[in-house]
Amino acid sequence: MVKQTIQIFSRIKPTKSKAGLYHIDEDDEGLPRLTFNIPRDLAEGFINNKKENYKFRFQKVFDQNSKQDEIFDNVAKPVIDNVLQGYNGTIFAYGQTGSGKTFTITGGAEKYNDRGIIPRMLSYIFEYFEQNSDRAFTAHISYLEIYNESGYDLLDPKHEAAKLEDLPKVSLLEDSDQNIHLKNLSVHQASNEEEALNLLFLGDTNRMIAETPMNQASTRSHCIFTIHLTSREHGSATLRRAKLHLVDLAGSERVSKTGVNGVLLAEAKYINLSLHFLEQVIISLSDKSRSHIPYRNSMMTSVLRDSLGGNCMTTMIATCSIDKRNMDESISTCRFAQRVAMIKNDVMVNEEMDPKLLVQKLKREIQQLREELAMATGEQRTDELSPEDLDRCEDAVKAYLADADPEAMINVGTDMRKIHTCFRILKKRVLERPSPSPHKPPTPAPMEAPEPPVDIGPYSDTENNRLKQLVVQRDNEINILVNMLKKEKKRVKDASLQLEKLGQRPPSSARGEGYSESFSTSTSESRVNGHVSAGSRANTGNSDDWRRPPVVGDMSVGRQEAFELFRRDYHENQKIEHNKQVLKQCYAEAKSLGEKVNTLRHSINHLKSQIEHHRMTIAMQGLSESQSLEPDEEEVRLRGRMEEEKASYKETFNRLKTLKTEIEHLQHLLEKAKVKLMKDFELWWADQVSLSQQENQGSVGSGNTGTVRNAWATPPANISRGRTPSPAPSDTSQGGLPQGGRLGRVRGGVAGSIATQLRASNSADGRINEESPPRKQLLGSSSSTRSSPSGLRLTGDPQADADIMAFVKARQNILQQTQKR
Ligand SMILES: Nc1ncnc2c1ncn2[C@@H]1O[C@H](COP(=O)(O)OP(=O)(O)OP(=O)(O)O)[C@@H](O)[C@H]1O
Repeated sequence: MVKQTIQIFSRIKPTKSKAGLYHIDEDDEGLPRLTFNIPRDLAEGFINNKKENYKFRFQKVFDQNSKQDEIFDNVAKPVIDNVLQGYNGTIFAYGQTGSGKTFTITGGAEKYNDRGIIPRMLSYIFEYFEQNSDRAFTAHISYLEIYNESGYDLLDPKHEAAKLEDLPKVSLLEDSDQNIHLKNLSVHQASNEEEALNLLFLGDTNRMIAETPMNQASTRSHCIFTIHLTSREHGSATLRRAKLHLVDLAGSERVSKTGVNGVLLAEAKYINLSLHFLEQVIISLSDKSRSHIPYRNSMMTSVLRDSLGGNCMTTMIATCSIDKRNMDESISTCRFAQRVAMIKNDVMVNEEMDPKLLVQKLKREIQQLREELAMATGEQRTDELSPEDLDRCEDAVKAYLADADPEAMINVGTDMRKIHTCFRILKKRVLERPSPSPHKPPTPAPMEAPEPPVDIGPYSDTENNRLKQLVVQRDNEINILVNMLKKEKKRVKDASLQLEKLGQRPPSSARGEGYSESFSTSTSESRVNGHVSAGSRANTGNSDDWRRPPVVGDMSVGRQEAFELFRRDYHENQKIEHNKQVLKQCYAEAKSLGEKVNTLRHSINHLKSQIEHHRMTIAMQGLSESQSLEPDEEEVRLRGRMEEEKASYKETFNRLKTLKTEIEHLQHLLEKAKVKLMKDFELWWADQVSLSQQENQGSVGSGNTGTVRNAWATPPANISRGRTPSPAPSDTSQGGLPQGGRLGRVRGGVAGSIATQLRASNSADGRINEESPPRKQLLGSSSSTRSSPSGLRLTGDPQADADIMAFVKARQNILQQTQKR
């Protein structure tokens, strides 16, 4: 067992703000040091004691310009190397919201080079497996999300559920050795890098899909990606097991700073509570006088029990934002890291015997013990009974059958061999009994008779056959009835579905439909090296469909048009287009590399046959014997060329392999962006529906088409970072944008362009221009409560009416846009 303190690193998030707020140097012992220089105005504020310099020691401090590969090489690689040797490992990122935890652990959503520790770790591990073929490795993956003290399985196929809370919860079980087990958390085998990356991607996508405005996933939940490794040297009975946790904690800022209330406050308290319990565990561990460590207080500390003070090599990355306003949080993060650095873990290689080999070993031991016992008792115990014992069994059965007492028992002790023998004797007796005449019903034997016949075969063969046929007949009847029942059930189910479709059709806004095509990348392009990757599969709509949000179907034309508009001005569209371009270039490069690989392969084969041919020619000339075994000049030349071609082949092939990973990564990024785009559109659309509902009700109630609401001013950028409930109608009663809420935070994009269009149809003072047909059409006539502006009749069902109104609005906007162009 080795004692090892938790390693701490710090990473500074790139920022545009002025330098001078911090610096990195070395302390007297030559250890890297991060110093925060607090400006006077801040020092006198919430940071106590008016101290101006805060110094923290780390294993290494990564400055703003540090790249992902540097972090991986310095922070993750040492841990992974140990995990591959059979030690447990944990890497966790801690820091305030937005300081770069997810970026460090999982990676950025834009570039391949921004891949974080997890995808790089997966590449590294599977490459290691390939290079170390002397051991047999297996890898299993699980992905847990902890939100409000409840665990959810991010790899659960049921994750198509739109809300995290709808999923089955993962619960904690503790065995008698105080080991924690997670019930309902699925573990998936990954045989290669691609499968592992697909699982990571699936978990991340599920996290995004299940994200609701109330649980903006990455910010308010903790995520633990775990890879479980086993390895065994070929022919060895010893198995090594190790697990590596990669933990992305929730934002660590204090509740007071989050400025939230209501549900969000309760949630923030949960997060703070679980981070508080984490802190408690860390304080207890760093205080040697404390014997009780409060792991059980929260799910996260229970799951990470081994990582903190147990059998695990643990590393922490403290992520810091060094803007002036985030200074206090960054200092708290570093303080927390200093405490963590005091924890010592006891680590050891997890080795155990392979269960199969263990059984063999135990069998051998039993045999040895038997032999020892035989020597000690002088009685050789075999599987066979001695003739005396067999006689004793015969007598015991006889006595049993003769005994009139219904409670009588056969007494042969606890030797299983004797018990089995008694059963055999009994069976023999039963089978030997003559069968009674078919016409005479059997007479039960009197209990008093000395040797009563055992009456279990009272029927003749003919009777038996008749009964057997009857049983077959009955079986057939049952089968027919079961089939009829099934058909009936299916009919009822179909009918109720039909009814549901007709009568309770859910509003179209509740279904994300129809726009997958506008995003998809060409399926032919997604074939690299003759292989279709997961990203492309998701686009081609096959067995992976369950992982996507509901798409495709009978989306109305208006909504589809609105979606097109939304997408065009979507704040991340530029990034998406850029990635598509990069992907295209990758495809082109992959194609030409694939061709080059093939050409080189042919050339190598050709050179090989040339060499062989050359040798044969020489042999046929009868010169080979007289010549030395050394290759001649021509062969040397051919071999030299072949070596060059081989080197080029290897290089091209490796590049193609890397490119394949890059392409898959980009496909994943695009797929994620697609999911996000669709989610954002859904939220935006739902907002439009509820706003038009409000407007509709407003116009119905007051008879006034009223003041202008900037109904379309919902910037996608804001939606993507969580929604604020719509402001009360009074917020907008002055005709301006509502203050503080989501609608108030217009940043251009779709919002800007659509809002402009809407304004164009209003009068300058913000009131509806009655002459403006579009607006009039949108809001409907004040006197009509049941018909839409363009004469469309409304249904009276608020949800359906809202859908209709949203459709009209979307259409209106498109028309206006087209007219403008
Ligand atoms: N080192 C970095 N280089 C470039 N961009 C970064 C870096 N660190 C963070 N970012 C960017 O900053 C934003 C916030 O980062 P990220 O989501 O990783 O923060 P976080 O700490 O995980 O926040 P949260 O607590 O909300 O999950 C992202 O857009 C991310 O791409």
